[in-house]
This record gives sequence, structure tokens and C-alpha cells, in this order.
Amino acid sequence: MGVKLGILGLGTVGTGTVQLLQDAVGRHPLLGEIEIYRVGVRSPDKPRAVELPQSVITTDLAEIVNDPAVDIVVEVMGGLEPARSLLLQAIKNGKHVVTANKAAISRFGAEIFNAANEAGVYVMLEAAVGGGIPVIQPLKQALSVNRINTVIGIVNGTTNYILTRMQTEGSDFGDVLADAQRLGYAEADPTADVDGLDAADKIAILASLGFGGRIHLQDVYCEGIRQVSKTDITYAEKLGFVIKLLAIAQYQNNDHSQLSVRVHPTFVPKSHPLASVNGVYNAILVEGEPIGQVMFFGPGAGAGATASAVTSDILSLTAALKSNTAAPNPLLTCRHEDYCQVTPISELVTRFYARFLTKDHPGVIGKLGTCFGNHGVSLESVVQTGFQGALAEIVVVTHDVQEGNFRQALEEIRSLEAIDSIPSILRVL
Ligand SMILES: NC(=O)C1=CN([C@@H]2O[C@H](COP(=O)(O)OP(=O)(O)OC[C@H]3O[C@@H](n4cnc5c(N)ncnc54)[C@H](OP(=O)(O)O)[C@@H]3O)[C@@H](O)[C@H]2O)C=CC1
Ligand SMILES: N[C@@H](CC=O)C(=O)O
Ligand code: NA
Repeated sequence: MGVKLGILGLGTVGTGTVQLLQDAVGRHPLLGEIEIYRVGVRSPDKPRAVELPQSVITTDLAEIVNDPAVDIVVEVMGGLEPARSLLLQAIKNGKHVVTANKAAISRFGAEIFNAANEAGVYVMLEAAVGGGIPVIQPLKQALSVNRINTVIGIVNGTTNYILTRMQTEGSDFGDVLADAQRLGYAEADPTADVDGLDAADKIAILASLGFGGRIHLQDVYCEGIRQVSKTDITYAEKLGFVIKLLAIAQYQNNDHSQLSVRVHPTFVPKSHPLASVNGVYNAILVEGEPIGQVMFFGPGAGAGATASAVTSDILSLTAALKSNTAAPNPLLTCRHEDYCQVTPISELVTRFYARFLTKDHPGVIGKLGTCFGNHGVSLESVVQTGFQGALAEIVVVTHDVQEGNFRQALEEIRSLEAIDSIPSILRVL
């Protein structure tokens, strides 16, 4: 007997998934056993890129998760509610679940996974991080024998696409964002992409898998790309860097009591493997013992890529249903009960890039140096390249410094009469 899917949502990802399932020839033979049984949408009369019998489509999503005939619920509708309630209801009804919804998992993961463990069903989420890149399954299975000490990646396709085009074409932020929306990369509300919130959801999920405990989303430090200007992109280029929105989960100095989880635009040295990841591509670099470094690279958003991840989860569940064993597979379930202790951003040790606009007074660079020195911040380079109107532009890159000390130095610098403004402060990898 076929495995019956109830799909919630027929937008970018839902449509891609249906297209893949309807075109099964040459793919895994088990796909032939999967039936698209019900599909839930908001607007049934919307023109669709896929053909489905009218009887399959419904606007009553509760009916899908409560239908005893449905084996697997595929949640590709997005948003927090009603997605959360529908997922929980499906689980309560004993259905396995596939979701691409990192926003719901990063916020309600504990509730959802506890319910799933209690009901003896699986929650699969390969599409939730890195789009089509297989990264959840490797962290849960193949890499889980390693002690992980770093997960660092470019995990938002929209912002990587925007930064790449700003860098290569000098394009304006707004125009490029509109293109990312048209291409189906951006979230329904692109604020989640641009302000780093989508990447924060994703690194919370990856950190949880890599570091053996749940993550409170509010512990993830998050900055987006709104403040990244063409001027900073040009300085980065001159200094041998590119600017990337990085999501990082890492033990500081190999100290397991110091887990830092954060998202921010970052100066990445051009020689670093993440520096050449451009456009909608994502990459996740995992460092563990004994394996060393492993990097996952591929398309991080878009219909086909994300459908590949969703359908691979559907396939794994189909195989589990077919194998008919009662005991849950411990490699597919969530084993976490406790939360990780996350170190505050003020304790981060990193390098910084800062750009200052100053009055053209003699001795300004010396005064900056004194303020930094007062707080133990040592400078790697100081450059004064030009003027913005009547104001001189000074750029500094520091050596490693504790963030709290750096911020205190900036406070002192802000109070200097010669300082007009500090338009940019970015961390350096
Ligand atoms: N787009 C991408 O590249 C990626 C997206 N994701 C995630 O996948 C999920 C889906 O994203 P995406 O496909 O882009 O989103 P879309 O906005 O394109 O599609 C959402 C779909 O869900 C339906 N829907 C939404 N809310 C309701 C509701 N309350 N009742 C009934 N139907 C509803 C919509 O119906 P209708 O069509 O009638 O409006 C639409 O078909 C999100 O969680 C997203 O974060 C993950 C990886 C990549
Ligand atoms: N909006 C997201 C979609 C995939 O998760 C992105 O741009 O990466
Ligand atoms: Na993935």
C-alpha cells in the first residue's frame, strides 16, 4: 500500500516538492510508493505551476492533520501559527512530520520534539537549514561520533545573494532584495532574512545538533546586513576581505564552558573557504575531533533545491514505514533534554573593523590609539584614505580583543570632540 502525504502549503517549496514527486522516473524507486493525498492552501483559486486533482486541494488544514489515512504530514506553509498547532496535532495523531520551518523549530522545538518522542513519531527537518544541502542528517548521523567544536556557515541565501551582488555589481540593496523575492529565496516577510533572524533560527538548530543540547533562541546574538554599506564593501576589498553574513556556533579557545552562538556580518579573509561562497549558495564548515574540517556547500534556497531536502526526508520516513519495525530509530529521534549554556557576546574574543568619520584635526589618530590602549585594545592596522565631505575617514582593524573592552573603548572615542560618527563596526574572522 502507498504512503499517503498530507502537504500543508503549495508555495515555492510545496510546489517544488510536488513537481519532484510527480516526476519520479530515474530517482529512488521508493518514490513510486508515495501518494500526494491532500494538499492544504490558503487560496484554492490561485493559479499553480503544478496540476493536482481538485479533490486533493483543501483550505481546511486541520482536516489534513486529523485524517486517519494520512501517514506523513509535510509542513511547508511557514510562519509560527497555525504551523505550530498543526504540527503538534499531526504528531498527537501519530503522524510522522517533515518540516522546512526553521522559525517554528527554533522557537517551539522542545515542545514539538517532546511531543514526537512521546507519540513515537519522527520530525524531519533537512530543508530547514541550508536548503538543499544535506547538513542536518550528517550532523545527526555520520558526524555524531565526533566532538564538534565549531559550526560556522553562510546559511541565508537571500542575504548572501544581496551581499554578492552589492560586491560584484555595486548594486543597491533594495533592488537586489526585490530580485531575491522574485526568485523565491526570501521569506514571506524578508525582514527575517535581512535582519539575520532566519540565520539565527538556523544556527540555533545546527548548534543544538552539534553541541548536544537545546538552544534558547534569545541566547543567539543577532545582527543583520542593513548597516553594511558600499563603502565598507570597498574597504573590505582593499584590506583583503569580503563581507559575509556568518552564523557561528563555537567553543571559544576550546573551552567547553564557553559556547558562543551568533549571527553577524563579518570581514572574511579572501583566502578562507567561506569567502568564495557567492549568490544563493550556502556553506557550512564543521570542525570536530577526530575528523577535522568538513564543509558542506550547495544551494541554500529556491524551489528545486529545497524540494530535494524535503523529499529526502519523505523518502527516509517512507523507508521507516515500510521497514515496519516498532522500535524508534535513535539516529532519527531528538535526544536532547537540557539546554546549552551560551556565553554572552560581551565575552566574545574577536578582531574588529571600525570606520570613523572625524573632523580633520591634527592628532586624531593618536587620540584614537590612546582610547583603544586605555582598554587593552591593540591595533593591527590604521588607515586614513580619504574624506567624506569635510570629514576625514579613518579605518582600523584590531587584534583579538574581548568585545566588552572594545565597546568600552568605543564609548570613550565617541566622547572625543574630534569624532563625528562611527558608521560601521564589523567583526573580523
Ligand atoms: N523558499 C525557500 O527557498 C525556502 C523556504 N523554506 C521554508 O519553507 C517554508 C515555506 O516557504 P515558501 O514555500 O517559500 O513559502 P510560500 O509563501 O511560497 O508558500 C506558503 C504556502 O503555504 C500556504 N499557507 C500559508 N499560510 C497558510 C494558512 N494559514 N492556511 C493555508 N495555507 C497557508 C500558502 O497558500 P497559498 O498558496 O494559497 O497562498 C502557500 O501555498 C517556510 O517555513 C520557509 O522558511 C526553507 C528553505 C528554503
Ligand atoms: N529565506 C531563506 C530560505 C531558506 O531557508 C534564505 O534566503 O536562505
Ligand atoms: Na538542508
